Amino acid sequence: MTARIIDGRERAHRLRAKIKDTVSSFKQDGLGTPGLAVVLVGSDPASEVYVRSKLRATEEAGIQSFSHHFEDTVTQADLLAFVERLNTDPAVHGILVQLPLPAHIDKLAVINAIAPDKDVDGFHLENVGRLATGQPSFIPCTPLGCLMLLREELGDLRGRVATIVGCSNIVGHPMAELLLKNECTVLIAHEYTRDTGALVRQADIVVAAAGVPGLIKADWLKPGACVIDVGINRVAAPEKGLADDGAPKTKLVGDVDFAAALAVADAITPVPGGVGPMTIACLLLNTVDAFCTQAGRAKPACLAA
Ligand SMILES: Nc1nc2c(c(=O)[nH]1)N[C@@H](CN(C=O)c1ccc(C(=O)N[C@@H](CCC(=O)O)C(=O)O)cc1)CN2
Repeated sequence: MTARIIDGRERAHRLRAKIKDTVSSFKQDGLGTPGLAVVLVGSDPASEVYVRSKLRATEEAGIQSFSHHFEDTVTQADLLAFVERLNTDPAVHGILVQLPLPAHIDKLAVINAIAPDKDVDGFHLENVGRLATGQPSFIPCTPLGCLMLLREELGDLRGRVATIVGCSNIVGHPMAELLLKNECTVLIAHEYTRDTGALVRQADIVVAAAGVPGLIKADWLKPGACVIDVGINRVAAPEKGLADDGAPKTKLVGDVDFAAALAVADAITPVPGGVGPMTIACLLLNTVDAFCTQAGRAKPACLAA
C-alpha cells in the first residue's frame, strides 16, 4: 500500500481562486475592497519569505495589502501605537503581526492590542476564548487549513481518534479545539509526554506539529491513518551538494518520517506542498471574513469552511 499524497498546493489554489472571484464580485457590487496589513519586525529570513508569500497571495486575490517593516530595534511602545493606528484605519480589515517577534517585545501584548474583529490570525485572547467556548471566532490559519484538508479527505470526522503532537498556541492548542468541535476524541502529546508513540498508535488522524524533523516514525502509525504534517524544518542535504559558502545545501522536511510513513498511512501531506500553502490561503479567507463582518454582511456561502 502507498499512501495518497494530499496536495495542499492544489487545494490552496482552488480556495484562492474562489476568494479572488468573491473579492472581484465585492468590487463589482460597489461594496469596496478588503484590506490586509502585514507587520514584520526584524529580518528573520524565514519570516521574510512567509511575509513575501502572504503579500503576493493577497495581491493576487485582489485584496489590498499594506506592508509595514520595522527594524528589530523598534520599541514595544512604538509597535503598540502602530497597531492602534491600524485598528482605526477603515481601509484595513485584517491585521497580522508576523511571529516570532524579537525577544524584547512582549508578543502577547502586541497580539492582544489588535482589534479582535481585525485579528485574522485568530491569536487574540478574545478569539482564543471564543474558539474554546464554541462561539464564532477567527480560527488560526494553519489549524483551519489542516481541518479543511482533513474534511476533504475523510468527510465527517465524528468519533475518530485524533492525536496532535505539539501544543503551541499557533497550531496544537487551536487544532485540538477544532477537532473536539468536530466530535473527535483528541489526544495531545507534548515534550514531556512519556510515550508519544503510544498516543500516535491509537490515532485515525495524526497532526504532527512539534518542529522536530522525522520525530514521527512509521511504526508509530496505525495502518490507514490520515497524517497531517505541520512541521517545516530546514535540514542539511549533503546529497544536493554544496552551497556557495561551502556548506551543504539544505532542504525542508516535516516532523514525520515521510518516506517510511507512505507504506503505512492511508493519506499524508508532504512538506513542502502540504499545510504551508493552506496557511496562506486561510489568511485570505479570514481577511474576507473580517471584511464581511465589519460590513455587517454574511460571508459568501461558497467560502464556508
Ligand atoms: N502571525 C503569524 N506568524 C506565523 C504563523 C502564522 O500563522 N501567523 N505561522 C508560521 C509561519 N507561516 C506563516 O506565517 C507559514 C509557514 C510556512 C508556509 C509555507 O507556505 N511553506 C511552504 C514552504 C515554504 C518554503 O519554501 O520555505 C510549504 O510548506 O510548502 C506559509 C506560512 C510562523 N509564524
